[in-house]
Amino acid sequence: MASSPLIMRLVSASVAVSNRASGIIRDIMKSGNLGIVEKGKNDLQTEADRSAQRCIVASLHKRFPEVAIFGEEALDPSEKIPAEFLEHESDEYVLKQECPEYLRNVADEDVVIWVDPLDGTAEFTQGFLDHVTVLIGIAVKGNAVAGVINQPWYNYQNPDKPLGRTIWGVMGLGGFGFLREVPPKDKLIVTTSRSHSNMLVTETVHSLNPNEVVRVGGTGHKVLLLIEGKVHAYVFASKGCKKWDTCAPEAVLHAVGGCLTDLHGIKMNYAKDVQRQNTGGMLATLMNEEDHRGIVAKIPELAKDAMEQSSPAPELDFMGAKFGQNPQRGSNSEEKSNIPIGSNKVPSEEKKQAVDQSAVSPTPSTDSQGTTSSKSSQLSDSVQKETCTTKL
Ligand SMILES: Nc1ncnc2c1ncn2[C@@H]1O[C@H](COP(=O)(O)OS(=O)(=O)O)[C@@H](OP(=O)(O)O)[C@H]1O
Ligand SMILES: [Mg+2]
Repeated sequence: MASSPLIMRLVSASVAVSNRASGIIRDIMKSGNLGIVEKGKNDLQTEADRSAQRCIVASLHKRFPEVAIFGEEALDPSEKIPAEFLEHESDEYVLKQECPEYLRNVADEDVVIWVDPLDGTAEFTQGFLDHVTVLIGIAVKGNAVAGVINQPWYNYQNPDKPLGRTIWGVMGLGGFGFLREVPPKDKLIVTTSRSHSNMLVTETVHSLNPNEVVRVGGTGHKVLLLIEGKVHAYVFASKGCKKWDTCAPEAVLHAVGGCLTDLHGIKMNYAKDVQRQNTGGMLATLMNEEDHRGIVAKIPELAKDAMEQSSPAPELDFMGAKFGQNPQRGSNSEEKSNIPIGSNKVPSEEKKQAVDQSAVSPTPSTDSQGTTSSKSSQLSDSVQKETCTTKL
C-alpha cells in the first residue's frame, strides 16, 4: 500500500508524540520537582518544558530528518534522549483521513514544525493546570496548515472521564477532538493574557466594548475556548507571543474556518527564516474574513502604532480559496468517530448554527455590572464580568 502523504504522516506522528509529551508533563508535576529556571523577565522554563521538548523534537526528527523543527526551549542538541521519550507510533485514525488535494505533494523542504512543548508555563507553575497545552504546528511555505493541541489536564474535575485530550486539525480537512457550541449571539466575550498583561493589553481589549473578559493562560488554551464557542475573540496587544505559541492554534483555527492575524489584520508567516516574535500583536476569531476585519477596524490606533506590521506568509493556493474564505466549518465531538469540524459531511443543522455564529454582531453594553476578579479595577465600564478559572 502506498504510504500516506507527508502532511498526514506528520500529523499522525504529532498526535502520538503529543500524548507521550503530555504524560511526561503530568509525571513531572506529580513528582513535585519542577526544576524552574528564569529565562527572562516573566519568562519561566521547567523540567516539564525541557523534557517535553526533548521527547517531541527527538521523536519527530528521528522519523522526519529532513524537516525543519523549531522548539521554544534552547536545549543542547547533542544531549542523549532517554529511550522512553521516543515515540515511534502514529495515530491510526489520522492516517485514515484523506489528505486535502493541495497538500498531497508537499515536500520535506516546504515544511517547518513549530513546537511549544508546554504552553502556559507561568500557569503551570502556579497550579492552573487546565491552562497548559502542548503545541505542535505544521507550516507549509510559511502557512500554518496543520496542528495539534494537547491538553494534559482536560477533565481534571471529572475523574470518571479520561484525563487529557488531543485536538488536531488540517486546513481543508477539518478539526477533530472537541465539541463546538455556538457562542452567545447577544454579547461579546473576549479572552486575553492572564500573566502577560499590561495597560495596552487591557485597553485594547476594552476598546472592543466586551461584555465579558476571560483572562486565562496559554495561546493554545485560549484558542480552544474560541473553537469551542466559549469566547468570540482572542486579542493580545503585545509583541511577546512567538511563532511556536501561535502556529498550532492558528492551524487548528484555519481547519475550522477561523483566522489568526496580527492587530493590523496581516496573517502570520511561519517560514524557517522569519523572526520568532509576533511583533504585530495578535487577534484570533472564528469569524468570516469580513467580521474579523470588523474587529481589526475597532482596534485603537494607539495599539496598532505600538505594534509592527508583520510580513505576511506568501499566499498558498488553498483549493482556489483565499485567506478567510475557508469554506469549512461545522460541528464536532470528543468522540473520534464523530463528524469533524470542517468536514464537507457536516449535517445541515450544525452547518446552519455555525453560519449563524459567524454573523455575531456584538452589542456594546454601557452599564457596569461589577466584576469578579482582582483585576476589576482595570476594567472599563462596559465590561460586565471578568473571569479567571480556579486552581487545581
Ligand atoms: N515576554 C513575553 N511578553 C508577553 N507575552 C509573552 C512573553 N513570553 C510569552 N508570552 C506569552 O506567554 C504565554 C505562554 O508563553 P509560554 O508558553 O512561553 O509560557 S510563559 O507563561 O511565558 O512562561 C502566551 O500568552 P499568555 O499565556 O496569554 O500570557 C504568550 O503569548
Ligand atoms: Mg508558549
